Amino acid sequence: MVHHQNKAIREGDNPDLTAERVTGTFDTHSMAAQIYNSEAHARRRREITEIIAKRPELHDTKPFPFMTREEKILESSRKLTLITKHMNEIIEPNNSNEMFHLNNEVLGIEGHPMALHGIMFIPALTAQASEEQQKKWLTRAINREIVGTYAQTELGHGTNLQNLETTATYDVATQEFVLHTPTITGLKWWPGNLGKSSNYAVVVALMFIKGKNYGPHTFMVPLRDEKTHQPLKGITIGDIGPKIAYNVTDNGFLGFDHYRIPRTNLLMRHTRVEPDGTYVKPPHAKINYSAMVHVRSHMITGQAIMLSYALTIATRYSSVRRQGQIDTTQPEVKVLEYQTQQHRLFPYIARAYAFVFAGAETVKLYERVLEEVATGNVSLMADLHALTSGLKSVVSHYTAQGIEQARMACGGHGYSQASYMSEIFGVAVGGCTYEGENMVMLLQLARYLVKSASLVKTGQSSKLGPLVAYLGAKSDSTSLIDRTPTTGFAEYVKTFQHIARRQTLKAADKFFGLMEKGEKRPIAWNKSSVELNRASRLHTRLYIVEAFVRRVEEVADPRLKEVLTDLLHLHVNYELLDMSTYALEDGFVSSSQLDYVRDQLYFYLAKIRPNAVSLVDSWEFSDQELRSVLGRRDGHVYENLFAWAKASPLNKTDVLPSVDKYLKPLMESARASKL
Ligand SMILES: CCCCCCCCCCCCCCCCC/C=C/C(=O)SCCNC(=O)CCNC(=O)[C@H](O)C(C)(C)COP(=O)(O)OP(=O)(O)OC[C@H]1O[C@@H](n2cnc3c(N)ncnc32)[C@H](O)[C@@H]1OP(=O)(O)O
Ligand SMILES: Cc1cc2nc3c(=O)[nH]c(=O)nc-3n(C[C@H](O)[C@H](O)[C@H](O)COP(=O)(O)OP(=O)(O)OC[C@H]3O[C@@H](n4cnc5c(N)ncnc54)[C@H](O)[C@@H]3O)c2cc1C
Repeated sequence: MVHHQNKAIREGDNPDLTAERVTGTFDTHSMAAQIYNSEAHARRRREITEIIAKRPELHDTKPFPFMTREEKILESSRKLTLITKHMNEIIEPNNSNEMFHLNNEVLGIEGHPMALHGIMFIPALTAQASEEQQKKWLTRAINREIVGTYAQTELGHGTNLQNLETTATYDVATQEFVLHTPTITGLKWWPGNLGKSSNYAVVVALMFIKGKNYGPHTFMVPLRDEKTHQPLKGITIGDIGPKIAYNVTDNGFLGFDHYRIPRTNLLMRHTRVEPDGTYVKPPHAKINYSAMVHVRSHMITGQAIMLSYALTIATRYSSVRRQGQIDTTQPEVKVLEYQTQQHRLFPYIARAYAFVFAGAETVKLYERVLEEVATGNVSLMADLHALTSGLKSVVSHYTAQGIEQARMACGGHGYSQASYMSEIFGVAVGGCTYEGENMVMLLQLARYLVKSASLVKTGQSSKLGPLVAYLGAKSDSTSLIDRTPTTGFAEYVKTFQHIARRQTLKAADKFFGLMEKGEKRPIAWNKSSVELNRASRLHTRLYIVEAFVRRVEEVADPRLKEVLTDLLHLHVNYELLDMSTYALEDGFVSSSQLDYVRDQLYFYLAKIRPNAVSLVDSWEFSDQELRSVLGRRDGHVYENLFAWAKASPLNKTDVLPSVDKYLKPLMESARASKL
């Protein structure tokens, strides 16, 4: 038995796909260790996949696209119950990375009845509930004695939290908060698993004490009877209906009618209300936004995974799909041979790697800030908020674009739900909206950048934090890309820094200039906001490049280093071309330098070509996790597409009731009228 670098090779696979794997120059298990940030985790992922493969009760009973929403929810609940019961036989207790993988394999990406329980409810209680409150609720939540969600967004307001309409008014006499929804637009709207599954929620409401509005605060609120699951008196609750995707998650609505909860249900780790109504303010005004920051920090990795699902499907399929000739004397080629196909897919493969490396850094910073905040040190909260606001926006935007490119790269079959592309796209694109609409979050980062620009303009660059220190540096007069014998990544980084710095300072100038001309601050802000958001995007893309460079520098294995270096070359050249307007407009990069960049791009497309399949295989998604006929590991696409179509519910009978009822009579009457 030959040992190949690509560990996905099996006997009996489609030879076109095997041929791709044989050309791989690096060990895909070692690359998986880079992607999943440790050899141990990559190995555990494989072990978990194997365990699941041997347990048919954890497999889908039929393809998701053939199920109704109700069937999917039932099936998901069945499997959720099983994995909850047998969790300790499959994953390490309380290991959230392993849990995430288990969920993706068994439950899939369309959601499940406890999705928000793990991703927001428990994190909100962990970060915001006092020790005493945690003893009361957190243990029960972890044991799944209760199921919870995070209910913040309303029908009328999602972005502007200060204008939420749900109120929590403190009643000193009874030491209770009275939750109330005054209007239809004040109904909570969107919270995942609120509609039908959760019996508790962390609810965000404007807190009023003795007539004073203290702004949004978080409360632990029972919603349903723990025994009967019936809504409690004073609660109106239900599902908001089908969405573009994520339909196994019951996003819900919720209204309160003068609904009373004890004072001690205000989450009181950082904020307190004493029995007499005295308010004790937190060490940072936005400390109770932590559940959002938790998701924003983790979703970078989540988005990279979605993008890689789509790229795995498209790259494997492009290796077995033959269409047309390049040399007319030769047989039809794999569509992956076309430069246009490579240009469609490979830069996104590079972006997916860049995103997962940036995501790992973000989670590290998040964990550090979480620890520090627990001890009362809130100094890094602003940096983390700025970083995650930019990353969540940029990464989700390019992820959606990349998935759509991958879908189109699969031609007609990409449009079939057999590819699973539409669900992957629908789930991923939700990330552009949830946890803060992308434009809004870019503007949050812009606030941070404008403050930093102001430090630069007032000669205080030494006060800049490490993420923005480059704003205080001076650019060379022109980029040295292709002008020095060893054009390394440093020249590219300097060029991206120049572009981000120039745009940031320019946008800040516009904003300050408008104010100097007499515009009020919010008006000046609005009139500068497109330019400000451009700065936020460029700053974030610079960060992503730097995270990629940092990772490649750390890699010791020469084979991995070589292919990751190729990917990084592709990434920096593609990114620079994509933002070339900014580079050209002040002459920092010339058009002849851009020709060099373009040549480099084409060179690296060709260099990556033999490793393309290995680069997507390295994500080690099982067929169960991918749920795509086109993306199958074995490459046997056509026979399985035919089997999939035959299994379609419409093919259960040769003649549908609709034909009997309508089409047959219609044709019969048409024939009769001709007689
Ligand atoms: C390999 C292993 C894999 C591991 C695991 C991978 C996991 C993958 C996870 C996948 C995840 C999938 C999850 C799917 C579930 C989706 C669930 C969705 C849930 C939701 O959507 S919940 C609702 C979210 N809602 C929002 O995000 C609302 C957006 N709006 C806001 O956040 C705020 O309104 C605001 C930030 C825009 C403005 O707030 P506010 O009005 O209070 O602000 P002010 O104008 O008063 O003040 C602005 C200043 O405040 C600072 N600020 C704001 N937020 C923060 C913060 N969080 N931290 C620190 N500072 C903050 C600003 O910076 C401003 O400061 P300045 O100094 O004044 O400039
Ligand atoms: C799949 C999914 C899951 C969700 N899960 C949850 C959940 O579990 N819990 C929960 O509480 N919520 C949840 N949400 C709600 C989500 O957080 C909000 O929809 C999101 O924060 C955007 O708010 P919005 O809908 O009010 O958009 P809006 O703010 O109304 O946005 C509409 C447009 O206005 C623009 N805009 C708004 N304000 C500004 C501004 N200040 N400056 C410039 N432009 C602006 C936006 O950029 C956008 O183009 C979920 C949403 C989705 C799609």
